[in-house]
Formats: sequence, structure tokens, C-alpha cells
Amino acid sequence: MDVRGSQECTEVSMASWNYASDITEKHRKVKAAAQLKYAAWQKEAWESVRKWSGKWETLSDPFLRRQFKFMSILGTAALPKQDLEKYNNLVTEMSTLYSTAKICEYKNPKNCKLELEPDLTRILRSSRDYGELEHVRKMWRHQTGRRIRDHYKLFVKLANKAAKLNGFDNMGDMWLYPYESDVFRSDLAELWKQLMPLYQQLHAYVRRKLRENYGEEHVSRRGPIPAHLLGNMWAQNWGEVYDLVIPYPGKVSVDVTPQMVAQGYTPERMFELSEAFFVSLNLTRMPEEFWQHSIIEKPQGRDLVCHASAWDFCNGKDFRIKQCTDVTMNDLITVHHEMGHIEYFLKYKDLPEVFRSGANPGFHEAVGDVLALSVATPKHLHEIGLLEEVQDDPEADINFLLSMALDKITFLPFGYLMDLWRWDVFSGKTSEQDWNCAWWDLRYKLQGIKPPVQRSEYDFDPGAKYHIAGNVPYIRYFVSFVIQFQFHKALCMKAGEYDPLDPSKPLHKCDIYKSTEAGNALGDMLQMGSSKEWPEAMAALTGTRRMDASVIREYFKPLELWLTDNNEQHRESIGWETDEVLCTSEEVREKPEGKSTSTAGGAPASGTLLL
Ligand SMILES: CC(=O)N[C@@H](CC(=O)O)C(=O)NC[C@H](CC1(C(=O)N[C@@H](Cc2ccc(O)cc2)C(=O)O)CCCC1)C(=O)O
Ligand SMILES: [Zn+2]
Repeated sequence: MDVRGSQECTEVSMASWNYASDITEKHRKVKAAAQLKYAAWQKEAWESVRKWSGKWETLSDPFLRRQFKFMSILGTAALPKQDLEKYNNLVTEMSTLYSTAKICEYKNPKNCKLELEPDLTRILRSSRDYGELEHVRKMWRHQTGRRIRDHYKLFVKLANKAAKLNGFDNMGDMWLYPYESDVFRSDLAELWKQLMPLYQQLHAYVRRKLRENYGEEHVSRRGPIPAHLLGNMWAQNWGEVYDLVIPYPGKVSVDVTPQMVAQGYTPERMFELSEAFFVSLNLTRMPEEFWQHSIIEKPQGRDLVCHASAWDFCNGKDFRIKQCTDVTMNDLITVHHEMGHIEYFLKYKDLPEVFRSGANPGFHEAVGDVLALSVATPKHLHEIGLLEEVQDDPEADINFLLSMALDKITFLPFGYLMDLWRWDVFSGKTSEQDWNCAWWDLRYKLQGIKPPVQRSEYDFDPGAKYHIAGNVPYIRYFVSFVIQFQFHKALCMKAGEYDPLDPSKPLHKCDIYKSTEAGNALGDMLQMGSSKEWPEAMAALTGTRRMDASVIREYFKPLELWLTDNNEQHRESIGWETDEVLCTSEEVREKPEGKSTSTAGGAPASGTLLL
């Protein structure tokens, strides 16, 4: 079996790792050269396959046919050398601007060294000062989005040129290729349609609790929620405002961060805890190199990409995580997420190189999160000593389900809209002069949030998010948040932890810890890599070939009933409306004193009225 990937793949991943771990000009140059060398190697391999075109399609062996199918897509390596060099430099520059961005402190404008991790993340999590939250959110967007808008213009042109060279209409279509379905977009739209009612109930409840905390002048009864009050730089998960919205205070809190700190948890111990869970399922222990080369704490004194990531160095031996780990429950979940990627790498490392990826990208994102669904249960947290007691009563249950919904349900519209926006940008449906207001149109319509200060086309708010600056597709996460519950249900049944007919074993209480039946079933699916079409991998584990939103709704059913009832009791209106102009199509430049006026001399500029 070919246990090694190409030497070029190892070389380019190592060069990318060195740059991401220590952002210097020298590392950038080495990475850029390795990227061009790897592209040349890919083009050569592609040329050798091309002379088989017209023949490989009729090969009888489906395994071989599938390998040729994957090798016939060259990707951005199809660009002429100087275009590819420009493309790679743009992506590296945008992600470097993002990763090295710093802003000034709200109360102390002389300290301008605040970074996203851990500084801004901690402020957004813990501050309840309306002005400070507004400042952090606005200045982050000045230092990131605004500075990469021009890069993005040229990036889109080159990305689409590469897509066309691969026979796609635009890059959005090329990004969907790994999902191997020409009805994929409509399947996604159907999933969101099924999940929106639950989201809207949660939105209405959270809006009421935030209104009670910040006052009606800041959070209106029927309008969108100001995005900076939701505990996260992009309002994509709302778990950090749990303490403001908890339904039954006084119960044991499911946020075990305080206990982790009190018990002296270190990033190392968090990683060992995660590995112990995987091993308890009869999945693979981390290799020795993993512990030698991974970076699990933020190194001081240098710039690096702190955004967590898991790396496969294409040689069957070297796998690493780089994470600026904070001792919080949120980061313990992220550790499991990253280690889930490593488990997948380990399970398919002996397959032919073209098959060393997830059955589809959403599968890769779901692995770690599936285990985290068990880890987060009060029962499991109690078992590992992070929760002093398990209160088995309906109110504690609602508290727990709400904390899970603040991470899983709130994420769905964001996970969907990120590429809804990019697909329209790549296809040209959204033209350059409307980029930012089209973004806010989606943020308003799907998430029911609004910017604290009016936006314009001088801003580029999508660029304030890692995956847009770093050009990482995002629909994989929306897919993962749906299918991870399907995987969870299948594994819980194999572990005997869930029985649809036994109300004492609901899905949200299941913990698959130590179940080798569950672990073996998951491992068998991971071992397939992308050698089979994803519906087949899905069926191997869950018995069904389709993405199915009914499972996440089943998991949250008790909460959905509670929210609907609670919103009715408080006569909360469901949904949102506004006649505010959230984004003006003019290029509004901030005056030095920071007061923004439109170019139309003061009167709110005409712009994209959000209806
Ligand atoms: C070499 C390389 O880049 N490798 C890829 C993996 C691969 O392709 O093999 C990789 O490591 N990507 C980084 C990315 C990091 C994280 C992320 O970006 N998450 C999303 C969405 C989300 C949010 C909450 C959640 O619970 C789960 C997901 C966000 O934060 O917006 C940060 C936190 C968790 C995961 C990742 O691991 O997916
Ligand atoms: Zn991931």
C-alpha cells in the first residue's frame, strides 16, 4: 500500500506549518516556493492522467475509476504560473493581515496590542459594557475587513479563472464538487427551512433576556439583536452569554470553566483528556510525533496564526495540532474537534493519496464534535470530576439543552450564510459595490442580528472572519452541525445509551464513553476516507443515505417545547423587523473623530433598505 504521500505534499505542508507557527518573511518565501513546486508536481500528475481521459471512465473497477475522477481535477494549480503566484500571495497576505491584526484598548487608547486570541475573545466573552463591546467589534473590522477588501477583488477574479480552467463556471461550483450532488444547494435550503422555526424561537427568547439586561433602548422588542451583545466576534455561537439567559438560575452550571481553572487544568491535560476519550472507544492513540511537534499553547514573542488547526503531513507518520489553547470549556470542545481531524487522518493514512480526505468535508468537521456531544453531558462531566453533582430534573435538563442550543442552533444560520454570500460573489450575482450590504442583508434575514453602528461599502465585514480572509470554504460546518447529530444517534444506539422507545434514555443524555461498539462503527466509517461516495459512508454508520434535520430537532425537542411555551407566556413576537438602514451603499468614510456621516451630507444615504 502506498503509505507515503508525495514528497512535495510533505514539503508544502511543512513550509505552511512553519509559516503559520512563526510568521516571518523568510518562512513566507519558503512557503511560496513550496506551493509553486507542489503545483508543478500536481500539474505533471494531472498531465499523465489526462492522456487516459475518455478511457478511464469505462474502467470496470469502481475504485480505480474513482481515483481517476479525483485526479482529473487539478484545482488552482491549473493557473498559469504568474497568476498562481499572485493568487497564493493574495491568500497569504489576507490571512496574515487577519492573524496579526491588533486593536487599541477601549479604556486605554495607548495600549494598541490587543489580539483576537486571547484578548478580544475574552473581552467579548466577559464584558457586559455596551460601549466596550461596540468598540472591540468595530475596531476589529477596521483592522481586518477594511484592509483586505481590495485584495479580495483580485482574489475573486483569479479564483474564478482557476475554476473555469477546471471546467467549472465559478469557484463556488468548484467548492461544491466534493459533495458529488447536483441538488446539494437545494438540499441545504431544505435543511435550513426545517431548522429555522427552532432558531426563531431561540432568537426570541435570547432577545427578551438581553433586553432585560441591557434595556429596551439597546435591545428592542421586535427588532434584530445588536450583534456585539452575543458573546462572540461574529455572533456565530452565543454560548458565552449563557449566564445572561439561563432559564433556571441557581441550578448547577454546565459551564465547567471555573472548575477547570480551580483544578489547575493545563492545555496538556485537556489534550490528554480528549485522547483518553478517543482511546476509550478503541480509536487510535496520538502518535509520538504528535506530542513532540504540536503547538498547544500560544508561544510568546512572535506572530503566528492562532486560529486552531489540525495538520496531516502526507507521510503517514507526522500529524499535529496548533492551538492557542485557553483553559475554558469552549476550548476543551475545540480540542476534541481538532483531535477528531487527527483521528480521521490516522484512519485513512494507508489509502491511496486521492482518498485521504473526508467522505465529504462536512464529515471531517463532524468527527470531533460527535465525541464532544458526549463529553458535554452533565453525566460525563460528573464522571471526569468537573461537575460535583448531576441534577436529574426537568429544569436542569432545560438549562443543559439551552447551553447546547446556544452553540449548536445559533450557529446554523451563520454556517449557512457564509457560503451563500461567497457563492453569490463568485457567480457575480452580488457585484463588488454591494458586497458589504449583501452580507448584512443575509446576516439580518437569516440570523436576525444588526451591526451596532451603521455599515457602508467602505467596510468589508466578511473579511473580519478567518475563513474568508484565509479562503477556507464554510458550508462544511453547516453540514457537520446537521450530520453530527445523525452520527451521535447511530453511535448512541450501538452503545445502548439511547432507545427511541425508552423515555429514560433521551438522545441528549447519551454518553458513548468507553463503548467499543460505537467506536468500531465510527472507525469503520473513518477508514473509508473518500473512497466511497458520502451517502454510502453515511449509510454504513447510520443506515440512511441522506442528511436529515429531524435528528437535531429530536435532540432539542424538550427545549423547543419549552421555548415556544415561554415565548407565548411572555407574548414575545417571533422573528424580527426593522426600518433602520443597517448598511448604506455609499462609501461612507469615518470622520477622524469617529462620527460617521454619509457622503450625502448628513441625511442617511439612500442604500440597501433591508426588508
Ligand atoms: C490545515 C488545516 O487548516 N486543517 C483544517 C482541518 C482540515 O481541513 O482537515 C483546520 O484545522 N481548520 C481549522 C478549523 C478551526 C476551527 C474553526 O474554524 N471552526 C469554525 C466553525 C466551528 C465553530 C464551532 C465548532 O464547535 C465547530 C466548528 C469557526 O470557528 O468558525 C476553530 C474552532 C473549531 C474548528 C477547523 O478545525 O475546522
Ligand atoms: Zn474542523
